[in-house]
Amino acid sequence: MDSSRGSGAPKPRTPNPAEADKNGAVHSSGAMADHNGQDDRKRRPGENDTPEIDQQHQSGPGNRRKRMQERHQARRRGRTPPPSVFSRRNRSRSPSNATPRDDYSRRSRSPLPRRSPEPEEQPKQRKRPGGGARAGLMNPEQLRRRQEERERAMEEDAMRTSRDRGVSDVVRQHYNAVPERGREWRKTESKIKGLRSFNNWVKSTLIQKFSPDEEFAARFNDTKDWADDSMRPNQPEEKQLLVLDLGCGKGGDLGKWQLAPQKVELYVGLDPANISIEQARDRYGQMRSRGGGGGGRGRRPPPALFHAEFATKDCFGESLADVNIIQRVGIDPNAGPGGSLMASRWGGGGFDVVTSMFAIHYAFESEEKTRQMLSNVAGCLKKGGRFIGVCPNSDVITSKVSAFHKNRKEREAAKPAEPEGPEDGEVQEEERCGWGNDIYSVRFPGDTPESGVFRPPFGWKYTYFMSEAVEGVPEYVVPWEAFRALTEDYNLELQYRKPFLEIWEDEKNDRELGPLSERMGVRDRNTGELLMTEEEKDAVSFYHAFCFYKV
Ligand SMILES: C[S@@+](CC[C@H](N)C(=O)[O-])C[C@H]1O[C@@H](n2cnc3c(N)ncnc32)[C@H](O)[C@@H]1O
Repeated sequence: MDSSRGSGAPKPRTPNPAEADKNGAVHSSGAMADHNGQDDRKRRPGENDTPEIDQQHQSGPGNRRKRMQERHQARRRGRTPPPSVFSRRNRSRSPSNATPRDDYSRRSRSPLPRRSPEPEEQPKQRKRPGGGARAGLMNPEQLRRRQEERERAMEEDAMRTSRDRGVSDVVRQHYNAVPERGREWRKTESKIKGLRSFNNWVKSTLIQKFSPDEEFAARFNDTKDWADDSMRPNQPEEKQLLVLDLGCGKGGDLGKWQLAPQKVELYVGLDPANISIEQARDRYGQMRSRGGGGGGRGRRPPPALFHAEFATKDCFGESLADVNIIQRVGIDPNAGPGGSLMASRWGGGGFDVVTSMFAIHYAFESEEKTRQMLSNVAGCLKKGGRFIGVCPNSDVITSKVSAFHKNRKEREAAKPAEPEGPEDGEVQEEERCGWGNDIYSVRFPGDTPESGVFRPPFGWKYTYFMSEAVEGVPEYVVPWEAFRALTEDYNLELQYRKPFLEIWEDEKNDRELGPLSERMGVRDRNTGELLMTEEEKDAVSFYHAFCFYKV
């Protein structure tokens, strides 16, 4: 785990008091219960912006080296797993004439879920031997009760399914409806262009810092000029990354992945919003037709474009084991508690990186969804693989909620006592917690805990509004420490966690990320100041970034 301040090497599993979650809610899984609500809306700005990062590989290698050394040294000090069988097998690239399908299948040694045979191949169902005889032993009262129990269970099941589907549909419809306005508009017309650019820079920073694997970093330690493509040794042999993006939206991060330090071989983008997936596919198609270019504009051409596949998929409510490309790369469909020991020993999945940007808070509607999300992440990652992402920071929410209750109580205490209670029929409106500014707001439609500690840690719904982002999508608090505790059940070890504005402070003078911020319009080239209004800074401070390793 990384300190949220300074550059000290992160130590796994030891929370830094400075960034430890004020929620402190570490729950045993059995105690976690749901706490659901309905309705609302939102979208994150900047999620679909193409970064202007076409020249970053021109800057000196020094800082890239520093970043990766920092990361991997830190890991070695922690519980670094031995290189997995997968990584050893995967060292050399497959022959260039192999189709992508052959390639991924060979790379992955993950167990595939057993397919059920076609209906006509299935053996005819036989009646349970003795079933009739056992029924015969029950008295009619017992039989009736049993039947009632079964019916009640089915009813509850149907209600849960329809409620979950209701929420997912709202989210899907909202994102499907968000217009794709084009890069030029986002860069010039948007009222929140500073915030959009900043969010994109943070995502690029995470990709730059945490996507390369240990082997790549180790090799690069001995190779001074690796950042310069022409100087890279053994390029054709270089192992390339397999990347899975959960909640990829309209494909706004494709350009960032194209510029990852270790090249990407395959990018898989999944999202339940079918129209967003079509837009992501189109975007990729346009990049391909430009010859892989993400916007060279007279500068050095960007690196060759990876192969990409997209599919419409709910990544938190369902297993990913039925997605064709996921099967081909490799997935352990039972990752997590009670999963197969063999599968987890061999690493399970075939992906090097799973990423989820501005999306995992949708999983926190329930424990079931959160666990499904983690099972999908862990099941798709090989040992040593990285899970990187950004989401709302529960520390911010906790401090706002507890401040709200403190103020409310102070106000109530200062009020003169009313001689009589409310008159008949008079309804006293409950004050609800919320905050924000001209461009964004957060509102809790229901009660919030006075302490700001979200227990149980699921289902704490709020409405997020963002100028130019609109509509009502339910979003849920991700109580950080409870989440981190849960990740351990899935062999995911926290390596890094940092609030957005601290990332800026840490990385703004980096030899590559600094100039990148200027090219992306995050910082003024002359003054060096962040090109965000105070409102925008306030809005981005709602988020933090993370990286976990699969151990
Ligand atoms: C704010 S957007 C972020 C898109 C993209 N990751 C980015 O950073 O530009 C949130 C995305 O999460 C997706 N999402 C919501 N529920 C999801 C689920 N159950 N599984 C996967 N993605 C989901 C939405 O459809 C939407 O595309």
